Amino acid sequence: MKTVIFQFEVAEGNYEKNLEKVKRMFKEHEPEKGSIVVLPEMWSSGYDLSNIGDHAFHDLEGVKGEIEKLAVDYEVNIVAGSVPNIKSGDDVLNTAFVVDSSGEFLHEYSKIHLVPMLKEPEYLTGGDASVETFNLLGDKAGLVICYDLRFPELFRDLALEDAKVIFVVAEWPAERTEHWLTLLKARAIENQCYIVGSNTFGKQPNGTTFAGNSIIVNPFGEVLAQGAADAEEVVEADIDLEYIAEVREDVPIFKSRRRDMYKFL
Ligand SMILES: NC(=O)CCC(=O)C(=O)O
Repeated sequence: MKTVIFQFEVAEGNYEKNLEKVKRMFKEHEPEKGSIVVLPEMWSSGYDLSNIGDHAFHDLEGVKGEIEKLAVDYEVNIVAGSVPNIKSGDDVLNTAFVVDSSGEFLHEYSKIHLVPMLKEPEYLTGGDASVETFNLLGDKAGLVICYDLRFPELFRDLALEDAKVIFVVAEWPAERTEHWLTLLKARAIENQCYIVGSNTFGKQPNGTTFAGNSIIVNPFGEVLAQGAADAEEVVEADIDLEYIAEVREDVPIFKSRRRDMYKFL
């Protein structure tokens, strides 16, 4: 399973430019057929929150078709990061979605934990559907968004539902880079699954600088590939799902769990 993260700088409030960038990266890097290409959080508009209603799609209309076309043209699966999205009324959600290489829509998830440090709760509405696994290339996978990384319960739920790979799409600020790297590795080690963290980089007009450092971590916590803090890059690695069983046999945490002893699980 080849996994390919497109790490790029998001142009705030400029969907056309961001879409062109994604298309250019496909053209220049032509990912291997059958691979999984991963985009970052809010890649279509960035955190232009005061105008977020103008940037929002209606039930992903428009952007879904663009991503499906890329998936079919390049014969790849796409974890399409997230975009602002309106489901009903004026509420804007932060919605991530996935399509496969035949252009079939596989999954969507709207961020349930809104991040106060970036003022998301003032402008966005949290999703109200819990995380669910989805089938990707014959195995189960999970998808969460940025701040969700700080909630290990989500990852445990997904791992207990047999997610072999969990994608974390993000716009994670540089001032908390150590949290990003440490938590991604911890989530991989404690759930003994692959974690794929896709992030943006660059300074936004509001002064926030994003951390880059997109990363692919294996179930033993080892880094298979990592991007730079401040460069456009393709970060890629082969993922061997059979290695998960090996790690779980050596360190059998799922067999050692004492559910009867935990108050909140
Ligand atoms: N976009 C985000 O959710 C950023 C999360 C963040 O800044 C943090 O958890 O720290």
